[in-house]
Amino acid sequence: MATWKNLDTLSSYKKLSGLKNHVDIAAAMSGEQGGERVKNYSTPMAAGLQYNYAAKEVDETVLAALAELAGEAQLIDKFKELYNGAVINTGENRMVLHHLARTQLGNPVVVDGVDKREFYVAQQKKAADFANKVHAGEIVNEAGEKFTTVVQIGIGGSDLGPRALYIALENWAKANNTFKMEAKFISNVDPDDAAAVLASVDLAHALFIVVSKSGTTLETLTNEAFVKDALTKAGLNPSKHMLAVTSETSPLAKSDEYLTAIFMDDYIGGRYSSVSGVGGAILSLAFGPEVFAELLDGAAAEDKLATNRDLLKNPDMLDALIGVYERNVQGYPSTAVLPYSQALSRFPAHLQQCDMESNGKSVNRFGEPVDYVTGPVIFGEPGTNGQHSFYQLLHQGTDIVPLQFIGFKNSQLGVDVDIENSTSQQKLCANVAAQIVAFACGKEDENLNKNFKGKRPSSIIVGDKLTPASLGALLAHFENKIMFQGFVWNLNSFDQEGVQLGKILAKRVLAHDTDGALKVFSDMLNI
Ligand SMILES: O=P(O)(O)OC[C@H]1O[C@](O)(CO)[C@@H](O)[C@@H]1O
Repeated sequence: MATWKNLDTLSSYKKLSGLKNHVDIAAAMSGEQGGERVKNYSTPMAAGLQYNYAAKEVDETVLAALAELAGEAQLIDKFKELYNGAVINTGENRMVLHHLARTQLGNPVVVDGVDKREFYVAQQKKAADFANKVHAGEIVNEAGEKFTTVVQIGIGGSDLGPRALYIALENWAKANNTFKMEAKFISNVDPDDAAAVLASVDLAHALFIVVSKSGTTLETLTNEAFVKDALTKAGLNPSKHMLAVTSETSPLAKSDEYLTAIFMDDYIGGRYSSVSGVGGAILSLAFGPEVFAELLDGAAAEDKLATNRDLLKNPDMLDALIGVYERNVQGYPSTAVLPYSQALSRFPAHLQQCDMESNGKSVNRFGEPVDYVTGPVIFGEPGTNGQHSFYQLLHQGTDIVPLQFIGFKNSQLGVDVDIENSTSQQKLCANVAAQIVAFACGKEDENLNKNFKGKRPSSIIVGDKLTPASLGALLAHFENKIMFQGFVWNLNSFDQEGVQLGKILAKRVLAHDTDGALKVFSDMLNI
């Protein structure tokens, strides 16, 4: 059994702390040696991706210290315990099994006589069968016509991941003739969200997936009622247009007002659930079950790499540990995720939840305060758009923000033009290469307003093309990175008590049970 210790009690961490500002990346990335670094500081990921960390502030000494930390913190042993069914989510007394939704990494995990891998596969099959029947016109609307659009109603993990993945594959599916149905999403309790989406769909031919693991989330239940109201007013029977994805113990599971219900369970956290029915139902309906299966295979292959004890052959653990070095030794407060791919436009939003809801904690897994910083602020936008927005601060601001670039050699649609001797795809890629070197090396200028200090670390994940498999690998990479960082910080990365207080106070406001500031704000907002 692995032992769980606070980071600041580990001798390898003390050693690592002595390596603050050990590497000058401006020097290391300049000239011929910079080129050598780019060639050498790279490790393969699944689905043909590469994790390149040449522009990170590491060298053989820092990497050796990180490997020692990985060993002393028993990161691989903890990962093994996790996928073999240990109660890793101490706050909620639950196992953490999202890896089993894509592969069997260790021993079978059996709960109350049910093999969990078999359960997740059976639910994926249920979603696949439902999707195939919709596509074949075997499940149709009351007029006997095919459904043409699918709308997901959910929030947080029941929205962000599936939405990011749908957007990521929409063009790929169109280019590869696997696009079946347009998907839309309703998440916010702001009535303008549901109203705008409903106004944009042909209700008679729309299917709605209500996704809520708990079946109690205010926003989702409100939006479900909003949609039912619209269907009824249009003379349609809501139960002929809706299905649910939920846990077997949730109130939604007891309802017979759905075409079908696809189940998940308490061992897959909302922000890790896009590989379960939460993502499986909508992605199978939109693109076909085979595309979702390819995504799961990409994730499974990345998970396999994450079991490697050799730090330099484990891109997920390496990325995690470099992040710990940046956060705890270098003292950087945030991290930007910058995909040079329009298809990944919502991927940073998904990672915001995944990372910050997991590791935004001040107490360890035993509920005791920790004396070191934990999860960074995560934000991001696709390049090159971000370059014309917040990169000013990234290049010349007073904080150093570590960067995680993602780039692909080829576009998804393959439709391009050659203008001034380069294609748009080449211009996109030229920009990401330029940014890495500009951030690392900077440029001196006597005019300080035009001076670039450089020394701003970045990594890049490079792929051939964004496909279902490479998207699955990317998703798993970041999930595993977050998991390893939570292990290093001795956190429980799998609960989210920090979201509760606001929910309780909002209920009080709606019940008019307020005083003091809450009452004045309630009056100000006309509640
Ligand atoms: O799927 P549910 O149970 O509706 O929860 C939605 C989201 O709400 C949260 O619990 C936070 O409020 C997230 O962790 C979760 O992804």
